[in-house]
Amino acid sequence: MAALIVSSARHPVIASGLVLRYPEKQPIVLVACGSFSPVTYLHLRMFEMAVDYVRQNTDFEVMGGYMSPVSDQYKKPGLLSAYHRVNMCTLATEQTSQWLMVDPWEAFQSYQRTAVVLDHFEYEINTIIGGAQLSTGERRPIRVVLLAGSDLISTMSEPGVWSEKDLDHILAKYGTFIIERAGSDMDHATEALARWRHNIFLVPQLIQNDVSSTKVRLFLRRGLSVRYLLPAPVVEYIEEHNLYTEDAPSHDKKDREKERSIDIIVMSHGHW
Ligand SMILES: Nc1ncnc2c1ncn2[C@@H]1O[C@H](COP(=O)(O)OP(=O)(O)OP(=O)(O)O)[C@@H](O)[C@H]1O
Ligand SMILES: NC(=O)c1ccc[n+]([C@@H]2O[C@H](COP(=O)(O)O)[C@@H](O)[C@H]2O)c1
Repeated sequence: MAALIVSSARHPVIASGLVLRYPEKQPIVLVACGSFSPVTYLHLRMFEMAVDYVRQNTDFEVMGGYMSPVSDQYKKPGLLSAYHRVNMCTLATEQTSQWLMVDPWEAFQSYQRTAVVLDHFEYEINTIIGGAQLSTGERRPIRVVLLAGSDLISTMSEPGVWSEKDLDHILAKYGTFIIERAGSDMDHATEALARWRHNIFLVPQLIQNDVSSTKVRLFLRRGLSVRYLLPAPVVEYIEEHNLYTEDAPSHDKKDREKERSIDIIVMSHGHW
C-alpha cells in the first residue's frame, strides 16, 4: 500500500528489506495512534522511551516506529484537518529521526478503530513487505505493537469506549507498550487488563514532562510561544499557516479542566 511504500523510501531499514540485526531477537514495529494535533516532542519521546525499554528489558528488536494520525471523522475538539496533521507529523519525523515515520492510511478515510489500524499495519508489513529478513535470506514475521500513553490505556477500562472483542484482539494478538503519563496512574490504567499482562509492557517516564497537544493549542490561542515544545519545523509550519489561533475551547470536561489550570498558572504570572 502506498502509505508504507512512501515512508520506506526514506527509511534505511525498510528500504533495505527490514533486515534483522540480531537474529536471536523478535522483530517488532511500534505503532502510535492518536490525534497529533499538533505533534509534540512528547509524542516523539514515547518512541525513544520504548526503544530504551526494549533494549534493556526484552528480546525484541525495534525495526521501525509509525505515527498513525486519526481520521477527521474522529471529531475530537481541537482536531485540525488530517492534511495539516499528517504534514506536521511528516516534518517532525523526517527532520528528527532515521527510523520514525508517519503512515497516512488511517488519516484520510472514515474513522477506523485501533484494532483495524493494527491489522492494516500487520498486513502491510508482513503480507506485502514480507516481514523481516535475516542475513541468511530467511524471512521472519514482524510483530506489530501498540505504543500508547497511560491516559489512553486507562480509557480501556471505561465502559463503552472499547469493545471487549477489540481489546482482546489488540492485547492478545499485538500487545502494548504503555508510556507513563503525568496525571494518569499506570496501575489504575492496567488493573482491568490483567489477563493480558504478558503482552503489556509498562515504561516509566524517568524525566517527568507533561507537554500535551491541548496545552500547546491553548498557548497558541493565547499568543504564547510554543518553541522548544515541538520540533522547530512544526512550529514554523503552524506559524506559516496561522494554525490553532481560533481553536474552539474544548467540550470535554477533562480537557476544559486542563485548560483552566493552565490559564490560572499563566494569569498568576501576570501575562495578561
Ligand atoms: N506527555 C505525554 N506522556 C505520555 N504519553 C503521551 C503524552 N502526550 C501524548 N501521549 C500519548 O500519545 C498518543 C497520541 O496522543 P494524542 O495526540 O491523542 O495526544 P494528546 O497530547 O493527549 O492530545 P490532546 O491533548 O489533544 O488530547 C496517546 O497514546 C497519548 O497517550
Ligand atoms: N475503540 C477504539 O478503537 C478506540 C477507542 C478510543 C480511542 N481510540 C484511539 O485512540 C487514539 C487517541 O484517542 P484520544 O485522542 O481520544 O485519546 C485515536 O487514534 C483513537 O482512534 C480507539
